Amino acid sequence: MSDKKQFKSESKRLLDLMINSIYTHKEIFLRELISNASDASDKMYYKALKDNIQGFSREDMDIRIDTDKEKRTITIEDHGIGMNEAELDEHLGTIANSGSNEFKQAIEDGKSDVDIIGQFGVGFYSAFMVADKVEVFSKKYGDDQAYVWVSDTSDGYEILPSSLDHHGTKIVLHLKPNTDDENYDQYLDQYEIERLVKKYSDYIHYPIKMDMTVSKKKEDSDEYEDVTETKTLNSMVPLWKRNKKDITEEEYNDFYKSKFNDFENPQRVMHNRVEGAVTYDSLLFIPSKVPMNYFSSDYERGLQLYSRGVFIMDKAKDLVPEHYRFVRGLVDSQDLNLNISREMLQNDRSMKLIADRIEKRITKELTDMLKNDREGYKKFWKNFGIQLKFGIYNSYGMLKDKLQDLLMFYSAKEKDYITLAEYVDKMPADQKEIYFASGETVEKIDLLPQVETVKDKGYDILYLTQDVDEFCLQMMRDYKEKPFKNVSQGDLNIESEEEKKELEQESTDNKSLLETIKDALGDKVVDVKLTSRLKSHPVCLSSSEGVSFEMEKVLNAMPNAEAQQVKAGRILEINPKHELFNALKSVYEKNPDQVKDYASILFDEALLIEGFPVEDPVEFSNKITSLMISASK
Ligand SMILES: Nc1ncnc2c1ncn2[C@@H]1O[C@H](COP(=O)(O)OP(=O)(O)OP(=O)(O)O)[C@@H](O)[C@H]1O
Repeated sequence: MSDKKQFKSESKRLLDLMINSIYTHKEIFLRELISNASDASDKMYYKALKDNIQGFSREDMDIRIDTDKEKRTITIEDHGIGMNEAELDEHLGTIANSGSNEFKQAIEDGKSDVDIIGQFGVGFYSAFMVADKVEVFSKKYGDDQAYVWVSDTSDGYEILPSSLDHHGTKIVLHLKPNTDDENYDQYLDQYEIERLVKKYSDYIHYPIKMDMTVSKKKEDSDEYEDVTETKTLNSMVPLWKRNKKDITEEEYNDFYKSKFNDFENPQRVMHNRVEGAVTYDSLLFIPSKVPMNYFSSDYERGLQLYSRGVFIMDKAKDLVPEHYRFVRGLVDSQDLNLNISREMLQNDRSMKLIADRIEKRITKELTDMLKNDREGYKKFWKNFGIQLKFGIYNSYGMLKDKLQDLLMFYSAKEKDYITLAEYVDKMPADQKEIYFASGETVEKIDLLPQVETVKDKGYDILYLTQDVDEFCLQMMRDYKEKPFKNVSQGDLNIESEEEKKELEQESTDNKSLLETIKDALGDKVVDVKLTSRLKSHPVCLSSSEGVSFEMEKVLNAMPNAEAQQVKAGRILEINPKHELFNALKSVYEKNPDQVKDYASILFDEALLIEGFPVEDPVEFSNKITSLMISASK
């Protein structure tokens, strides 16, 4: 007898969770086990086709379910690829499914089982929600020896030599005793099993068979008798091969949730049959929330690929472009060769055609949503909009034409998200540029001194709050020939000729004051000047052309940025219409040296407003303190 082996620690925790589960949808265990049986059958069928092994048909590769009321067991048996001793150990002793860090993290964080089961799907281990002992008999295709994996607690499992008269796997679940809250016996009822198969596994393309006892009228008599018939419980038509008209929303939702381990219904479903230069069925989904691991390296983009209903591969990444990486789904095409490898996919002509159509299909869906379901689109945008912006940035603007009309930004005027087309449509005749301002949050941007004058002119401003935003706009340069303009950068050119002249005059009159301030600040600034950018605020910082303040912050926060810090050129701008300017002038007249302290305080103030730290907070507060003291004298 072999020694008892221990589960890996995360697996043990997951198992404990399953064993003590209060999850209300325990019935999903059957779906999970059937799905594994179907995957194993796919692998076998694919191998047979690829290696030209005769004698395999899907009809013969049935998945059988048996229940035994006396022993209180449910058996699920497949004719799939099977597992050898090492595979039983490896696959069932560790969390194979969704072995992502988030998954482990969720367990570590003590998330409730509802969260974990719902969000990740728990695969094989879900058997332990209904069973207190599980036996997995398996014989790998091509091997002579079968093995059984047995576990009855989360303590560990054993693997022993055993026998099975065919390749594949037979799983025997020994149901838990019934409790006041849970009647496990329900799963021994043939009609309940039939219902569950129809509900969750109808599209599985292998026959799921069960012996059912039915009452039949005896021949030549009015009496009835119980007879046992083997019944195929599922229709076997993959959902994506069925006519759209006959599929209910619930069916799509259930399919999506079980296939892609999601907890929520998809936001959008795209189901299409395409015929012509290339023929395929596609079933695509836009999730209604961001997957837990979406921003981690575990997340792989791609669609499942089938050829005539035969599963070829998961996550075929060439089928969806990176900017639509959030789309999940599958493609089934008769034009693809079963032997196609990942490397070949890239250059396959049919694949390219399919990928091209799929991209167009997704663009169409998003465009429709934007037009006809604004709230829905806003929700989508919150979840995945960043991807589209990255698409433009990463392609150096090459995707601009494709994606620009799907972009949304927060509008200062509308106090809501708007498209660029909507912005441009509402631009007053004299407005030449599309204004934007960047910051951490909409609220913080709204407080920036630089936005006041632009808003006062009646111009709208787009508030950019995501790191990628400015980089995306920089790549785009303009929209419909209207250039993007950062309100904190360069000259705004929104003043009238008269105002311009006035400003020039003021600047000339106060040349030496401005120079003194500039000298006092040294290399902290590239310039000090009077501005018409400000209204009620005394000072602000603007950046010279090139890198903006937000870009500086983003670039310097990147990994390994320390070695090469980026710095936007700082220009201290002073509002000549503000009381403070008069104060500066009179201090300068009385004591030019004191202006240096004023300069340093003003510069630090401007830094704080921009969201930068002041270089020497102690000096800053000392200077304010002495100023307050001298003001009281
Ligand atoms: N009936 C089976 N035949 C052959 N191998 C199986 C069978 N059931 C499970 N396995 C193996 O055990 C592994 C773990 O199964 P589990 O259901 O926990 O996760 P998964 O199926 O890989 O992931 P997911 O549930 O996310 O699809 C599978 O990947 C597969 O290799």
